[in-house]
Amino acid sequence: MSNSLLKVENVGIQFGGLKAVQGFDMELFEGELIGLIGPNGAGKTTSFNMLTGVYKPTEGQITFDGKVTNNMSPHQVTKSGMSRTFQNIRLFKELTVLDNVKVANHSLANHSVLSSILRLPTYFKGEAKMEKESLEFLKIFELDKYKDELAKNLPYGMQRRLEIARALAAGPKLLLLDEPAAGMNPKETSALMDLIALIRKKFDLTILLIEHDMGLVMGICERIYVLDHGQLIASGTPEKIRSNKKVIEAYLGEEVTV
Ligand SMILES: Nc1ncnc2c1ncn2[C@@H]1O[C@H](COP(=O)(O)OP(=O)(O)OP(=O)(O)O)[C@@H](O)[C@H]1O
Repeated sequence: MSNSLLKVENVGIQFGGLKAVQGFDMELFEGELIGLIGPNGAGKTTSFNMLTGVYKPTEGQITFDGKVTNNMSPHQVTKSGMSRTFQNIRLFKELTVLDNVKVANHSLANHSVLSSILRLPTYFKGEAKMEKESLEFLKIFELDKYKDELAKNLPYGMQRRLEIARALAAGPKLLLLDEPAAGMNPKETSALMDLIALIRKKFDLTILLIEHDMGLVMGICERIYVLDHGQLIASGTPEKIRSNKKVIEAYLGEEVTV
């Protein structure tokens, strides 16, 4: 078995009187592609927010890559190797497609602040390397032909892809995708599935994704965690999940045949 990369132990958070998530246990191993599903308001995005330092859990412990992250800031979590996309697209809309990726890639730049202020040769070398790398990311996502377009002018499905390219450019070990296929048509969704499988292999990633498109989740995830009313009600292989009574009652409605 691969190494444990993320361990979530008895994690919970309360907003006023509402226990949005409680007693949440989850473990991800290096290289896995895992789904997190559940009805609206089940606590999926709140869980992502706790994993990425946006919310501090009020109970339990999160360990990522050997470090407890409960009290880390979002920036520290990103630096430690976890990056994410958002349910609502968050791009720099007035920047070009290429610059959106370059900004994310910047956190990996190895030239110093001083060398960039003084415009030393190492700065230009670093910039050239970053531009080359960013263009390579765009190619993988088939966004290279849009490189000089403003992000706001991209077709919707391409904006979603750019979000993932940006998250990847930060060099994560673990990538969290919050509803990557939201609003996409079936053709775009199917292409996105192939892309997620490809980047996982190419970049040695571990991926956790929230998604309501059951075709996508059941088609590419190795294991699935199911939340309902802030609690884990099931976890296991897609086969196990699609025939689990509690999951069918709370979420699926009827057995999913994919
Ligand atoms: N900052 C907050 N303050 C108060 N309540 C919150 C806050 N963030 C989330 N909640 C509540 O926590 C619960 C879980 O919400 P969350 O957004 O995590 O659900 P979800 O599973 O991601 O749903 P969806 O599929 O609709 O995106 C909801 O009742 C929500 O209103």
